[in-house]
Amino acid sequence: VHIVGTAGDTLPESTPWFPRKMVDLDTFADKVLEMGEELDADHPGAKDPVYRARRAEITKIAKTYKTGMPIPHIEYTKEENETWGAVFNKLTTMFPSHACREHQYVFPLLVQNCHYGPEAIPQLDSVSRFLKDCTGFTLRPVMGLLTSRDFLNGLAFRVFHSTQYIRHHSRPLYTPEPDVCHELLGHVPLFANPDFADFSQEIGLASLGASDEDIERLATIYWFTVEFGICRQGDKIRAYGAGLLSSFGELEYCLSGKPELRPFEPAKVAAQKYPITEYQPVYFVAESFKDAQMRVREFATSLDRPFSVRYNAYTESIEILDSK
Ligand SMILES: Cc1ccnc(-n2c(S)nc3sc(C)c(C)c3c2=O)c1
Ligand SMILES: [Fe+3]
Repeated sequence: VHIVGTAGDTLPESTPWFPRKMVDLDTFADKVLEMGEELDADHPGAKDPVYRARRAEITKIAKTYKTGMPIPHIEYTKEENETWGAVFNKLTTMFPSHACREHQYVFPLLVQNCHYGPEAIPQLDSVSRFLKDCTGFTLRPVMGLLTSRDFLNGLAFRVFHSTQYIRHHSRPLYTPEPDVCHELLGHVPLFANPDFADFSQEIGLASLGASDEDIERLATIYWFTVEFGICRQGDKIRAYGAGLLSSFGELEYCLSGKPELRPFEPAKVAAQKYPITEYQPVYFVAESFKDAQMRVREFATSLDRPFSVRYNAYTESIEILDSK
């Protein structure tokens, strides 16, 4: 194994830029697709100037964030905390029967360590420090929608880009986009699990310097696992995808027997089309996070990237391995 980057080695010209060390993630801030205040016409808050101003205020705070800083504290309003409380109370009734065991194991620890409860929205900084202790994952506040490339690249560093705003109070059980309820109830509990953390980082490592076509394949694999994944646990199937764990309706639907369930095979998943505005017609079932990680690692060797990478946790940086 030869570490590229020493003695003048260079990567092929056509290699898309990718972050080599943690601080490089700061460059994503200038590239965000939209600042998150342009809401789609059908967004419940589209006609609410107070809500739009609040979104702009929270995303502006996120824009000031730099690697190494504590995540800014957000003073949530009474109404925002009530919206959170409605979502929290509704979803937690379903976790014992629908959430995977890893989610159920860590949830009480989040209540204890990060003040998870219906009264108030937990602060991202407290949650990020908890995750760091569990698996080395940290959160970064994001001010809008990152490209799939940037978002997946972050996972290579065990960084999850998280929203800090909350959905509109008029429809507490619906959101057309990720919001802090989705992140805290869906994503965060799983990132506290070592095997799931390894699996997620595997996708991130495969995305570094990948072609646009391969980024789309990896984003689809992300979609059917981290967002909408189902796993086998003993003789039962349970949800581990954040999009399921944070959506009352879809959490019930995904295990109802109505959707088609297929085994998790990355090559097939990568080619699967998915709607993001209604429930999925098909879900993929992972045998375990370890098994899913090994399948993704094997799939990654079939991508057309002429080098491979390794994460150096001591220096929080990427090493390029010239597998020749
Ligand atoms: C790969 C990638 C890059 C950026 N954001 C995402 N992403 C995530 S993590 N969660 C959600 S929940 C929801 C309703 C949407 C639309 C959505 C989303 O888009 C995924
Ligand atoms: Fe998500």
